[in-house]
Amino acid sequence: MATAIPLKRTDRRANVMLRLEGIGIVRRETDGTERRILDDVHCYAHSAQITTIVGPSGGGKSSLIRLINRLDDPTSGTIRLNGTDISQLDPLELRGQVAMAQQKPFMFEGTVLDNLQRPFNYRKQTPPQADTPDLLHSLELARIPVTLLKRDARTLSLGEQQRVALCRALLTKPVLLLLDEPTSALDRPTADHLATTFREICHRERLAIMLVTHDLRLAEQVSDYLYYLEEGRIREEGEPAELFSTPRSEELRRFLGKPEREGSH
Ligand SMILES: Nc1ncnc2c1ncn2[C@@H]1O[C@H](COP(=O)(O)OP(=O)(O)OP(=O)(O)O)[C@@H](O)[C@H]1O
Repeated sequence: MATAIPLKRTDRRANVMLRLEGIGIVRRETDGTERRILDDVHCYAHSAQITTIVGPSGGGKSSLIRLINRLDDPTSGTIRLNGTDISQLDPLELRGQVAMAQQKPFMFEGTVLDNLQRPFNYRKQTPPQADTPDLLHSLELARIPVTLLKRDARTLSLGEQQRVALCRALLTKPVLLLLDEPTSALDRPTADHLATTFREICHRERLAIMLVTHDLRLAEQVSDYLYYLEEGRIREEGEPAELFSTPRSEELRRFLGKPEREGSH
């Protein structure tokens, strides 16, 4: 499948930006019973790589990614960003380093420029202007034409809004970018175009990107390394070519629609 930047072989020891070790989430149901949403999850994300958590709906992907910018905290396990245990960090400080773009980008009322300035106003920092080099650089990375800055953000197409959300995330100069199903509301050509942008950004900025998706095509297109998550557990991990061509677990074989091995029942 064509991507602008060739995928490279992964060295899992170098440039570790994010470590999730022994992560569990247990939720108490209304009847008092406990439900395990994530169970002993270990995964790692690296600078200049896209690490993807792929798996079926309800498997725990969103629950996992929400832990990384502390929208939730795990019941067990530790998460380290650049060596620091994130439970020791102020969530707002953490979110300055970890940006997130979601399936349905949120656009504030106002122009695209207003939307890009919003995080700075919120943090009482000087917002970039239309001709600020950082802003121009982020626009270029997200492939947004400068002419879009004056448009009413809420009138943009979903694909354009996703790029504005991406640009807004990049402007805060994160070390880690989290992408939660970023293309699932887009048509295929728009999704493919955005996928190419993710790879370019990752490569040019040497940014660590963690993507969660159930979209196999996106996962195969962009990922340097993949974890397959089903029913709260990592069932298999590896580089995309290897994982997709020769899945070892029955869970992944089923997800990929490959025939189960004989004697697996
Ligand atoms: N706040 C919550 N309280 C209780 N259960 C929850 C909560 N959030 C998620 N769950 C449950 O945890 C499980 C995993 O959900 P999660 O949204 O993380 O999966 P997912 O893989 O992201 O699925 P999808 O792709 O459909 O979004 C689901 O069974 C869900 O119902």
